[in-house]
Amino acid sequence: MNFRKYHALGNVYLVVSPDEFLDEPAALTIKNICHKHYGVASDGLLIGPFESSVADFGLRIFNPDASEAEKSGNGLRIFCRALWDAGLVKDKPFSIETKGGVVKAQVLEAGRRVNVEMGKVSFSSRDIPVWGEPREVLLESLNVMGLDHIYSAVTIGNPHCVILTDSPTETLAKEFGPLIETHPNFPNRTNVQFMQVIDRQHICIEIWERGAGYTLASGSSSCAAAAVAYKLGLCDANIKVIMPGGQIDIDISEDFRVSMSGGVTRVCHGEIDPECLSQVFH
Ligand SMILES: N[C@H](CCC[C@H](N)C(=O)O)C(=O)O
Repeated sequence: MNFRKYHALGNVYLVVSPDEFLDEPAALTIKNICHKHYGVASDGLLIGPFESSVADFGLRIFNPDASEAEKSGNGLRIFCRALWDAGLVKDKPFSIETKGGVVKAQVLEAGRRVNVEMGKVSFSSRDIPVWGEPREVLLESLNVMGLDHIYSAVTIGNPHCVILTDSPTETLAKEFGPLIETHPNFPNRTNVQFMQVIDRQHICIEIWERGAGYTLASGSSSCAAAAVAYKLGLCDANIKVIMPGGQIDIDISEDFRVSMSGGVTRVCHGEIDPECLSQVFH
């Protein structure tokens, strides 16, 4: 099974053609491919390009736990770069169909940078989803391990829980992230961000991803956290999101359409031996 490995600010994805799968990819196959010890080590798997009736290309996005994500900002930027490397796109904008909707993208700087119009965010409890009465989920309290976390929830196709803090740390993300990810409040689970607002143009986040765990950067998390900061009046519409892996630039329109711009790095390409795909996980 041929693959190409890229990272976007340290958020790693493998890109594999649909032709490499006889039918629906098995969960065990995905878990093995992404596994950091038994496989190629990745924060997710991108399968594409597929034919699409509504966009130039189709893309499926899988987390290392084999759950399928509606959207991935870093995954989309990496997929755009892979299309560019394959000569399937040039410098003009093009569209990609994901489970969470159609996005518009453009490759810049000879593939080193990609812009993606990620779509419109929603703070509606029904869209995200979040349990309880239909409402915008802003500055609510969530009790985890006896601590009340003030959070706002938002979807950009995939769900996000954004918690304001004065000092986001890796420890905070790893301690509370998994508990919030699987909290009954979020029927589809959720990605989690601990966000510090530095000034009106800068935020800093630490990330725990649904189905992937702690990551150094996340594009959809950057969009989500920036949208919350803008919605709460804490930031302007152009926000630089600072993460351990690097920075993503976010622009938010008045109707909350979010655009993201960030780097992509090609790592390697290779062939996965079927022998490693049968490891069983307990
Ligand atoms: N784990 C996420 C998908 C990947 C998000 C992240 N890698 C990004 O760049 O947006 C989810 O299940 O919604």
